[in-house]
Parts: sequence; C-alpha cells; structure tokens
Amino acid sequence: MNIQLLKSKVKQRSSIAITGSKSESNRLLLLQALYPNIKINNVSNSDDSQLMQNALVSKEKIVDIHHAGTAMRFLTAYFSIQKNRQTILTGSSRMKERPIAVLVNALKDLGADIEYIENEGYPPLKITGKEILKNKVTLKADVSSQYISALLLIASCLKNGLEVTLKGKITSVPYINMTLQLLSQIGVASNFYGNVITVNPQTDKIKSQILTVESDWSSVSYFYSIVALSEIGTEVKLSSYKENSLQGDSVLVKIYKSFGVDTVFEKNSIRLKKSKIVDRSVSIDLDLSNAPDIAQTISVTAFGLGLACHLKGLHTLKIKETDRLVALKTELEKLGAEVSITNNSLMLKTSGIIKENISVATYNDHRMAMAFAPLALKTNINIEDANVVSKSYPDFWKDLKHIGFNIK
Ligand SMILES: O=C(O)C1=C[C@@H](OP(=O)(O)O)[C@@H](O)[C@H](O)C1
Ligand SMILES: C=C(OP(=O)(O)O)C(=O)O
Repeated sequence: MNIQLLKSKVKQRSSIAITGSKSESNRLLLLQALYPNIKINNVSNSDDSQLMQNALVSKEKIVDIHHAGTAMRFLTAYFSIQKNRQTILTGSSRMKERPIAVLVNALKDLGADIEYIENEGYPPLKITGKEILKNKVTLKADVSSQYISALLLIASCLKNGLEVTLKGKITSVPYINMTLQLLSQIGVASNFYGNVITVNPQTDKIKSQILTVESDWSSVSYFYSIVALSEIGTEVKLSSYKENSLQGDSVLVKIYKSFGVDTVFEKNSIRLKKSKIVDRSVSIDLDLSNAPDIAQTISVTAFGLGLACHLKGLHTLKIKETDRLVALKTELEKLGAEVSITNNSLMLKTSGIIKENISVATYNDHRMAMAFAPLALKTNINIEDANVVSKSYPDFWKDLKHIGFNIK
C-alpha cells in the first residue's frame, strides 16, 4: 500500500493514546513465560509483540518471528533452556542477514546446543533445549545490546545464575538498564558494575503481580517531529507517559528543546508544545549510541527545518530492519538534501528546499515510513509500503489522520 500525504496542517490541540513500549512488552512477555505469576497491562499492539506472544505459546517446531529483532534474540536464549524441545527459530529474509553469532557463541560457551541451518552466524537456528549449568560468560558489547538483554532475561532461571562480562564499548546501554530494572520490578536481584553484570538464581517464588507497561517513547518521536515542523503554539498530548521512564528514547524531551519543542509532564501524559522558531544557524550535534531508534526521526526533522545536523554513534543502524544509514541518505537526497555518511555517522547540510511529490521508499523499515511522514507539513509527499508501520505502531496512519493529516 502506497499512500499520498497532501500538504497538511495539524490541529492546534489534539490528543493521542499510544500503546505500551515494544521493548518493555517483549521483555515482560518473556519473563511472564518463565514466571506465569506476572500479569501485564498496556502490552504493545505492535506486530513484534504479537509475534513474541504467539512464539511463546506456540507448540510448533518451526517458530517464525518475521522482522522482530528483539523476539529473535530473546527467544534464542529462551528456547535454549526449554528442556525436551527442539525449535527451529527463523525470520524474514532481512532477519537472515542480521547477525546473531555474538549471542549464539555466548550461549554455546555456557553449554547451549544451537546450530546454524543456513549461513554461519545468522538465523535460522536449530535450538535443542537443555539445562545450562555454567554461569560465567564474556561477550562483545558493541554490536547489539539485545544479545546481552537476551542472556539477562533467562539468567535468573539458570541453576547457578549468571555473570556476564562485557567487552568493548557498550552500545544501547539504556536497553540493558531497562532489562535489569524490569527484573528488579518482578523481584530478581542483579548488579551492574563496570563491565560485569551478575544476576542471582531465583530461589524464592516470584510474587503474583500486575505490571503496567509505559507507552512507547520511540513512537512519540514522530509527534515531536510533527510539533517541531508546525506553527508556534501547536500542541499534541500523548498518553500514558511518566517522567522517570525506563526507555532511553525519553531523551527526546531534551533533544527536541533544540527544535523549539517543550514537553510538559501531566498526570499520566505528556504535552508537546511548539514554543519557539529555531534559528537556521543552529546545528544539531548528537551522539545517539544510547538512542539509535530516533536517529531517522531527528535527521528528517532537521531537514524539514533546514538545519544542519551531525549525528554520531550510529554503528548499530547498519544491522537494523535495513541499513538505515544508506536508506536515510538515499531518501533525503531524493528530497533535495545534501547528506554524507560513514559507518557510524550522518552529516546533513543546511538546506532551503524540499522537493515536492517525492515517493519515499521504506525498505521494510517501519521507522523510514514514520520518520518521513511529518514532512507532509511542508509539502506533498508519498510513502511507499506504508503498512510497514505495523511492526511497532499499527495505528500510526489513523493517529496522523486524527490530528489533521490529509492522507489519500
Ligand atoms: O532491547 C531492545 O528492546 C532494543 C534495543 C536496541 O537495539 P540494539 O541494542 O541492537 O541497538 C533498539 O534499537 C531496538 O529497537 C530495541
Ligand atoms: C531496531 C528495531 O527493532 P528490532 O531490532 O527489534 O527489530 C526498531 O524497532 O527500530
């Protein structure tokens, strides 16, 4: 489905409710499978969380998690400890290009039985579940934090607990902290000191409890972009959010101040307000190694406002749903931007024009579609394969219509 966004103006005041964080949901769903006493409120309605739920109840030998990176990584660890069961864990053709050797090697070092079915180092995997007794492992921490979270999520179920030593510069750190904080919320003790994380084996029963997932901050990024590209005074209210988030992408509050957007925390929601025009001489200079998922949104906002932008710490973008650095450069340039990229950075020059009626390709990447949509506040734009948004935010186009976007 390709869609046409006609040049739009959003309502001066509007409200949106977004469902739970996909990252928190996928962690809690796995913990719930290990500790069924846990109940979860406000689970994400994303495809990735639906796939995670289906995989966890599936009795089939082949489990297909399509494009869901967290599901692939977390379930590799989960199925490794499901005794008396062999699982073929597979995914989309892109998933078969997303590396998993760092996690598989760590699990095998601990004693797990995992084989590659097609290419060495990549899904699909044949996992024969067994008891893991070893409790010390070292792995590279600069490729994806999801490998580390995967190990931590099963750690408390291992007979002897787990001590994980991290090598290299740790990437996407807030996601590791999110895992540890959720473990702590359910009653599992851990310790993260220097480059070593320890999780104790869980000997006491996990208490019955209901956990409420905070709504998804990565999804809010598109509304920050929309407000940044709107007139002074435009407001969007979003629920359900809190000031002390477990999600690293809540750094949006700070980042979008540079784009003239203020955030007010209310009882159970946030109100984004365009409060000032940003001077064209401002240059956005950020290291996003702790918040990689908002790199596309920020680059497109900067382009929409004609600002220069230099983003660093983007090495993980090359192995996500697509090579997001190449995709961003290609699509921004179609619209008239001047962009240069390296393996871990993106540089955008100031610009004055946005070409009209350009068709933006989305490369099976939900964030490409959602990051470029706000440009409809400046010009007519087409988004190809617009239904890719369902990976994390199935209601995205409905919510955009609701706040005033003119979608054909
Ligand atoms: O643990 C998680 O929930 C995630 C970790 C990040 O991945 P990397 O650690 O691979 O950067 C992030 O990009 C992804 O969307 C979700
Ligand atoms: C990278 C992402 O997801 P995953 O790695 O879980 O596929 C994302 O949602 O931007």
